[in-house]
Amino acid sequence: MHETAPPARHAHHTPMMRQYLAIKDGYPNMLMFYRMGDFYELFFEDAERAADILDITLTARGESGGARIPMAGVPYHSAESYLARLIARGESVAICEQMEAPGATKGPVKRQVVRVVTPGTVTDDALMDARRANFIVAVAPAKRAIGIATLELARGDLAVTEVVDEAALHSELARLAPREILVADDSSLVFEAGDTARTERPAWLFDAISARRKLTQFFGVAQLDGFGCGDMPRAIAAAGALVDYVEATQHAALAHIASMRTYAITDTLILDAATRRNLEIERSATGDARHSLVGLLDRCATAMGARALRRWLAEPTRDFNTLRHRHQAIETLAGGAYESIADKLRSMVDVERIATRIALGSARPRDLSGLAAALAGLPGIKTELARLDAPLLAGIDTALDPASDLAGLLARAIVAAPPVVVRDGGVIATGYDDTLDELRELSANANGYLADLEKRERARTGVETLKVGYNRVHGYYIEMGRAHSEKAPLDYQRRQTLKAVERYITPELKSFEDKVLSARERALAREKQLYADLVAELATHLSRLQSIADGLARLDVLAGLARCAVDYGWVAPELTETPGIRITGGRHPVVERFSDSPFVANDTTLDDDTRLWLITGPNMGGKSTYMRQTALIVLMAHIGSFVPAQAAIIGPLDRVFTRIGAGDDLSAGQSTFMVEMSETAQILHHATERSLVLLDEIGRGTSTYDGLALARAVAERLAEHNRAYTLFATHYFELTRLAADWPASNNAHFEVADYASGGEQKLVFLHAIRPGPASRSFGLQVAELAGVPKKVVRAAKKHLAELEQAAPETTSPQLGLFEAPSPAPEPAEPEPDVLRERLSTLDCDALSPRDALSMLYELKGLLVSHDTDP
Ligand SMILES: Nc1ncnc2c1ncn2[C@@H]1O[C@H](COP(=O)(O)OP(=O)(O)OP(=O)(O)O)[C@@H](O)[C@H]1O
Repeated sequence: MHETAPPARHAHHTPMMRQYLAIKDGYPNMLMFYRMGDFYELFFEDAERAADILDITLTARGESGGARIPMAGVPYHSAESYLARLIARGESVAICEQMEAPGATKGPVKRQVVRVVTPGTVTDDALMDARRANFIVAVAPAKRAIGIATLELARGDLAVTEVVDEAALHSELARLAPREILVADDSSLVFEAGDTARTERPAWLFDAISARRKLTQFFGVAQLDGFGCGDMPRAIAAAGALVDYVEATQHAALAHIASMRTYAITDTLILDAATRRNLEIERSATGDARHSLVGLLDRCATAMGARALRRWLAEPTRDFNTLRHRHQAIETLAGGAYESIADKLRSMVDVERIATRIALGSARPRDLSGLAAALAGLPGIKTELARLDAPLLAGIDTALDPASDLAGLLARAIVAAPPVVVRDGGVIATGYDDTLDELRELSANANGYLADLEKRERARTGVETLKVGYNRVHGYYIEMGRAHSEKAPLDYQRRQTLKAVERYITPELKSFEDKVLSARERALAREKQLYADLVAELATHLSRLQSIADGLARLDVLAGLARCAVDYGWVAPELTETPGIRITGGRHPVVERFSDSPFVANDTTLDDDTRLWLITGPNMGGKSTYMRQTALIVLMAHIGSFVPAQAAIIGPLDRVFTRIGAGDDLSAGQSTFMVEMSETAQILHHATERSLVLLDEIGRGTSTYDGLALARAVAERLAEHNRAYTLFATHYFELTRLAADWPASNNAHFEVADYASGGEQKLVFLHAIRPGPASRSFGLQVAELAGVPKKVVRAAKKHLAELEQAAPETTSPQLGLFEAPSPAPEPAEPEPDVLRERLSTLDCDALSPRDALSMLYELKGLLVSHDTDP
């Protein structure tokens, strides 16, 4: 909380502005919502930034300190939606409230920051995506190691690790996809731009010694060895800075963070940022989430399950035992139980986030009634589980503590359909607290009593116009016209004299007032107290609630995966210590699901005998799909899911690397080749003989000879040095000849059929992988399919024939095209407008980079023939 004493440098401002600036000084790097009546106002740069992001009007508020003050405001009642938009854009907001009624004191109303909302520390349902976890990460780099601490505040899960270099850091950050990253204010670390907020904190907070002190104090322990990170100073430094920051923003106890996990990145199958993107795990290349792996796998009935699924995908484990248990549980659930379990789960509230709000003291009445309903539903789920035979399901059954004591407590304490907030009462059920019931009774009966009193007093005084009334300042009174004042009995004491009436109080009315009149307020105060006590009582059972939430989430993921397995015909992968990947009839889960035509299943064998496949075939043949499906099957097996294949036998793997796709984006311009090469460098540095590497058309971003030379050298290095399991798709036919040089490499190609129909050549992509290299490239046919005008295709065919004639020995139709010395041009038929026509009909957007390159050569060829026209 911040003092409002203004520093001297604000002296020339108005008193209110001085107060604003003094408070704002404590929150220099974030926006401040400054409460003024029904609005939160923002001033100066804050106003400009918010106006820009929120598209609200930027006005000015008078002058202060000699200059106009930019101002923008959002209505108090709809502040949450504005907050949500700011948070989504990576902004943090300090919310400064009025702490007293206006006019209560001289000068500006007392104000205080009561809440700080930052992208990584929100716990409010309204500000979070229910199905996605919100992570905040702190990074503490040093020479030998980089410490990483991660917190999912809404779950209370704090984890730490150390990685060796920046590449590993970025890969870990890609996995976590945090909303906010904390670094020291002197840090030179640069993170990928995006919607992740970067928050800088004083460097001393990242000092390992003070961080250790902070953590031992926070957890109430003497040393950190019990958490497994006693000898990891950088991890400790990161965790200390993180805990400090979260305490500072939450203004609440963080009881739900009861422990800290230490993990090693070697426990998981690592997928770096590019690989996660290329495999379209969270969203497709076009940015849509439905056509992604998560979009397909998320059949969860609850948001808890949806988040757990994303966690599993973010942390694919290499522990085969854990995975086998999951496979077994899915097998069991797929027998049919997943349906009824999902039905039961569907009505469950987000116990995980409610547990956190209980810990933070911010649980709302409907959180508690929802929790009561969820707890009441647990026995039904446990009955289902008891019928199923799988160790993991039995473990979940144990985790689902029926908590009948808490269920009973909540059922007794909270009404079935409570209001949104406790402020106006009506939350605590009748029968829970005698005092509350009495007070409520009194206030409910007050009206009856007053009507009765009025009747009695009218009779006693004979004044028919006598009234019993109430006002806030003077309380209850008996009111009579002044003309009747002499009829007031002796026990009437004058309370207030107005123009036409006198108001009295009697001893009876006074005692009624004392006992009863404030009953409503007392009932309300009592209710608020009971509610706070109830939340505090629940907070003492936090770990039980967390365990229930965890059990429900895991069960939900497994039931969802079982549903996928049934609906899409997936099988349990076999995990084995024998190295290799052997997939029979593998399919791409997302392409299969969303494609209109039947998916052609293909096998993949990568083992000691064949570590590298050189894959050729026409554009559109299915190379990328095939490579991605292999990686997706591997990934799915490592989260414990069934996989889209007839059978899949998977040995130990450490990482999946991909170099696919980014080069397809010509708009990325010059940097495309750099990106391609730096991703390739990463792979060459880190791939091991337990890694799966997918490389698509390495080298195509540069000149043909450079590209071919690089592609060959990369393939050689992977085969001989890294010895990684590699799928290498290429258009360089020259490379396929090299398979003979490396014993563990082999050729495969995608089949395509072409046939004549009605005088025209037709192409059919069979999408089936076959042994051996492709015999032809079909580039021209694909160009024709893509709508390149027939005239141009005809011209291209002519040039191709000429080139092939000039270099008959080449095995590569395409390379031959590029490499052959320009043949002496035959005098061509006069086609003066062919270039113009070609260019005007060219649909640039429909061309792949390779087609575009071919086209350039063709156009150049046309130019040559045009220039030599007689
Ligand atoms: N096994 C398959 N069964 C059915 N359809 C498939 C299969 N593989 C790919 N396809 C379809 O073919 C299209 C092209 O596949 P893909 O992008 O994998 O080809 P490619 O050989 O990598 O092409 P390019 O070299 O132009 O990148 C896909 O969008 C998909 O719709």
